[in-house]
Amino acid sequence: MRTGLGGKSLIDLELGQSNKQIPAFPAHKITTGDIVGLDEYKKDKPTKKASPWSGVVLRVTDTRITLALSQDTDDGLPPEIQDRCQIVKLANNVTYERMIKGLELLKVNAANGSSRLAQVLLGQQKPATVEDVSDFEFFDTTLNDSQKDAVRFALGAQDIALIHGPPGTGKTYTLVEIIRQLSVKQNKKVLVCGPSNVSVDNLVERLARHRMDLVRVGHPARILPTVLEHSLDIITRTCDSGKIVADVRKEMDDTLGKIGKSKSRAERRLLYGQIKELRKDYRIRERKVVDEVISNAQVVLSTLNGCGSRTMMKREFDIVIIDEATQALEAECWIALQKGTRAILAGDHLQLPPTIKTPSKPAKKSGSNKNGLSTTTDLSTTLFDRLLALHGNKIKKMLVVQYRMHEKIMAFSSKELYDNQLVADKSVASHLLQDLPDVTSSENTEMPVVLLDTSDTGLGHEVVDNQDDNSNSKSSLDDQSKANELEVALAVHHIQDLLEDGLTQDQIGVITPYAAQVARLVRDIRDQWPHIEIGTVDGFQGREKEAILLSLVRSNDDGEVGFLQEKRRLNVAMTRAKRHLCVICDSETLAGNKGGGNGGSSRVDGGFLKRWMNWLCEESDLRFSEMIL
Ligand SMILES: Nc1ncnc2c1ncn2[C@@H]1O[C@H](COP(=O)(O)OP(=O)(O)OP(=O)(O)O)[C@@H](O)[C@H]1O
Repeated sequence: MRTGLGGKSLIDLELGQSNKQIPAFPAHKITTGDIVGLDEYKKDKPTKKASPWSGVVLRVTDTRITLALSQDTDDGLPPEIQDRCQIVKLANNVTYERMIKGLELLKVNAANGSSRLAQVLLGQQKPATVEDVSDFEFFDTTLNDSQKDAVRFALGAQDIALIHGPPGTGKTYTLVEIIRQLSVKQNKKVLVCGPSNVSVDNLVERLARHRMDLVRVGHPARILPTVLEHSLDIITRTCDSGKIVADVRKEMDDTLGKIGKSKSRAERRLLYGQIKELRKDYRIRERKVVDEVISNAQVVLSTLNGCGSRTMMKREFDIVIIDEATQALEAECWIALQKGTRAILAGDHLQLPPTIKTPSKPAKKSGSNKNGLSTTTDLSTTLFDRLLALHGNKIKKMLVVQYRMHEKIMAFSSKELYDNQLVADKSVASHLLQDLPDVTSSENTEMPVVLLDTSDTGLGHEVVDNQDDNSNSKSSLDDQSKANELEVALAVHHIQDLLEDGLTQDQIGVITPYAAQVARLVRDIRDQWPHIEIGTVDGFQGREKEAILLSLVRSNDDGEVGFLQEKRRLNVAMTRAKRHLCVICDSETLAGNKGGGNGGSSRVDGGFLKRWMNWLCEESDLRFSEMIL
């Protein structure tokens, strides 16, 4: 045991030594950031009773797991745990509890007269007219016109502004300029949030390049090592007033060391008493330093949930910015939004919303606002969606130049979902695989979109997989995951061709909507090409590769297409590739030409898939499977 972050006790756990070598752990699923219960070791009977000791996993190596204990250990851990223990991964309900608290606070505030921002977000007031703020200089002069327009709009919006960023259009790029303008030029205090640690760290990384006065709040175990130097934990330790705190901490460690060596019970008791006092002192001093650091920082960054932590309690900001807002639950957003008087949300409501494992029923009492727009929501309706329905496009600006895809790859998505407004920047509009260094010209590398069609076989190729499907993309429409061996074989063949043309493995990604298909692709690809990434469409949101192979799996005589009808999933799937998209599918099944399925469910747009299939047959390089294998 030693003292770590925030005066917490850190515990290093290892397996008992044999032959002076610490053995590696057997396979386990405990990872950094998990919450675990720490309990007395029981060989045969796992304890049913919840352990009073728990901690957050700080580090995991082959031979050691380090925990930051959540409880105080003034009297030390009981000897039965110190001697030998077991750890059990616990369900993490902190997120849930913070959302509930956030909503309760909203209720309390409403009773006392909600803030203007809350009223606008709840549809009780109209947003104020956007002020004209064209008289300023941009920090980043490389912003394109739609990005500049979005910056002006966000700076002028008095209540709420939505930045709609279709794939690859520089949403984060634009947010960085907005944050710099607000904090540096206008001297505003800005809270910047995202639904995940990665989304927040991405912004910390980009902002830090501009030497900004920022602090990242959050448990260090969950923060990317590359941005740790901006974390509250490190700043509080290295700033001047933090050095005194560090001295107290050292004293605590020394005392802990003495306890470890002491053989006398009485002495140990005395030392534990000293630790108790030191910890009290440490806490008071540390809280003061934390207050100082957060109050002085112009920009504070945290996950939405992190805004519900004790550190962030009662903090107030001029503006709250939420990146990837279309990936966040509305309840999460409220934790952050109640800390500011203006809000800027960025995201793309035409890509996938947050994963809801058990879809909720829409609220029973459906309502409509003064504008006659529906205000009925369920858990998967994001705040971004709801605000658009409530206040319309006047609170939104869309970014229209994308920096990822060849214009052919982008074309269908732009036409169908973004009113044909997306434009490919000239740096990417016509880029092909053959333009990459060391890649030769071939029928694949000179083609932006290829369709490998299995419909020529006239057979259904999908199989139901009864394996336990843990994929995020599991939905009620597809109770059992599906797989398709013919598509696996076609993918392997296509990869072989691309590699022969000179592509490197890390330039290629293989995605599919079904977890069972991921497993089969991994089975045939991973061993020979370990650096090719394989994953679900849902897991690839926000990512890109030079070449993407997309296996759509569904192939049956009933025309069943399951959750491929969800156009937001298809939109994500078709917009991951930069230079080459290879779609592998049974176009007959997917275009609804087989059986009666694929019709018009009210929840999803079956016509979208059909139109995409027709577009692919017309516009792509069409190849039939029997000609390939
Ligand atoms: N004005 C610009 N000039 C040149 N490159 C740009 C510009 N705006 C964005 N980019 C580039 O476009 C890419 C995407 O930018 P960014 O990551 O900010 O987009 P995003 O919308 O957040 O991405 P995603 O679609 O993954 O959510 C980056 O490589 C970025 O450097």
